[in-house]
Amino acid sequence: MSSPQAQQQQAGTFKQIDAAEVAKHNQKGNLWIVVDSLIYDLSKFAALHPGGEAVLYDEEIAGQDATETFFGLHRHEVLLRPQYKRLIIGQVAGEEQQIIPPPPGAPSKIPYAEPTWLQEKYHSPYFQDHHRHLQREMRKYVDEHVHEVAQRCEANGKRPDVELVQQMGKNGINAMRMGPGKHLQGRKLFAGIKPEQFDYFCEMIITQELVRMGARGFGDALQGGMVIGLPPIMNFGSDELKKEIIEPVLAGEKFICLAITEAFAGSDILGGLRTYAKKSEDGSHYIVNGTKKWITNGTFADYFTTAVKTDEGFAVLCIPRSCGGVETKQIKTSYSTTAGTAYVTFDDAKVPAKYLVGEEGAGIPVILSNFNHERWVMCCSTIRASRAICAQLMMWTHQRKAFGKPIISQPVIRAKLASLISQCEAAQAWLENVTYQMTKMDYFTQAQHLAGQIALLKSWSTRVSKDVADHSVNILGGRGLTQSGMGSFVEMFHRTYKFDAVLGGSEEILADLGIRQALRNYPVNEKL
Ligand code: HEM
Repeated sequence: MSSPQAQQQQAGTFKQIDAAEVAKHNQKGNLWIVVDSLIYDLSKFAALHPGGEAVLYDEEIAGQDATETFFGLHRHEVLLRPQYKRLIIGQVAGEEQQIIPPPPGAPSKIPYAEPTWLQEKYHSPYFQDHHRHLQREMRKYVDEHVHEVAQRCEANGKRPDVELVQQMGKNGINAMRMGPGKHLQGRKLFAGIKPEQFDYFCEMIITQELVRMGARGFGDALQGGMVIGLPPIMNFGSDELKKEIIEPVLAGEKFICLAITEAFAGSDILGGLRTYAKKSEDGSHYIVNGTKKWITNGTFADYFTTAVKTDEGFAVLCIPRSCGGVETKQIKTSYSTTAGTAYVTFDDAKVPAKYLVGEEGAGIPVILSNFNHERWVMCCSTIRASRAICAQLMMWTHQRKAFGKPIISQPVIRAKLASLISQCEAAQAWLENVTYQMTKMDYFTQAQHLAGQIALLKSWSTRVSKDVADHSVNILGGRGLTQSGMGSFVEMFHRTYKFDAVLGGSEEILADLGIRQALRNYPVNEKL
């Protein structure tokens, strides 16, 4: 069956013009060029062309077919922008468009762009029909509803459109991002997935499909705070607290964030934490003083799931902004301000005692309980993002020519791709194995047996991203350092891959945790 574009063409949507006629329009004020059979009238646009006017009057470009040159210099999406589509005046008679973007939701045909379970002819023991259905629907949803908002917010730094978050609440995606559990019971889920079908592979699919939008700051902006800030309430909150907070947050009516790190305490939360909550004599409230730093979604959060010290020891308070004494200031980081990364100050914030999450003095398990899940989510994202960059490299090296040949014809480029792709394949395979173990272990067993594995996987995955980021910039050259144009995705990845290496526990701390966990089970009587 022919594509919609080909059908339009057959229906005569584009005026058919002979190549000889096109060739006559080859000068200033009267300039046509051909890209992929379509004729663009650049007579007026030439003066506005971001790549300059002069390049367009070259004798091999003006009035000629410039397809190959065009794709060596521009992303395909340039041609899909409405302002440039309007420049099309016809089609070269007898020619057909060849370069048709895949329809929304379609799998990529670029080698290694998809994990093996999504590649034709490959099999997987882990993924069933409902996983495949969810993946297709989620990709379509992201392409059609999220991609445009993501690119816009990443660029303008504004918080995500509340309408999008609420739509994701209505269709069940927000609840699904919280993983399998009781909160899904009786809920209508996205793509018709039944609550009892929903497992960690489903959650992995949702996370990995969202990552493909290639907007790192927006990735965290879009309910990153909920993914890490809501679990303590779900797992340890009183019924009253759950009732007040969970549904409004899942519906996108209220926003929440996790406020643990401070300028005084990063990975050493227990040793360095200074935010202090003093209980009132009558026990009715706490007075909280202190600061929190690098708090994702903090600038627009309504609730702050906050680690504090009390006279009884550590505790977690879910502090509503509305209680007063809470100020947030935007921190500018290497990714977009859309993520709402905040410096938070609590200045005599009067927090009713009902906002205590769990027991006073027993805050440590509340804080630690979600770390494995949070780190696993980060593995899902960072591994998928690295693969997406490999796909960009495949395309770039295939269409970019140097010394008269595509650069993929050079062995050194193929060797780099081989190394990066192998690392991505290995990381995804390890991730799928860990995910499978998670589907078989309850939360407590996971904490006992998977914390080390997940820590090592995260630590190693971000080492993989480092290699991907480093080599991809070398391969794209200056474009890998430029925020617009062909290397824009690579530039963003290189600028932001470190977030996953630092957030949720830094690489070195996690690598160490992986080994320390293993040593706990060391068989004392085994000798070399
Ligand atoms: C339909 C026709 C064209 C349109 C709409 C167009 C549009 C653009 C746009 C939007 C950019 C900014 C960078 C980007 O977003 O990728 C750009 C850059 C550029 N364009 Fe074009 N262009 C067209 C044709 C051409 C042709 C035929 C040439 C051939 C010489 C050319 C040469 C360049 C160059 C050299 C740059 C700078 C690339 C860079 O800095 O990496 N353009 N063009």
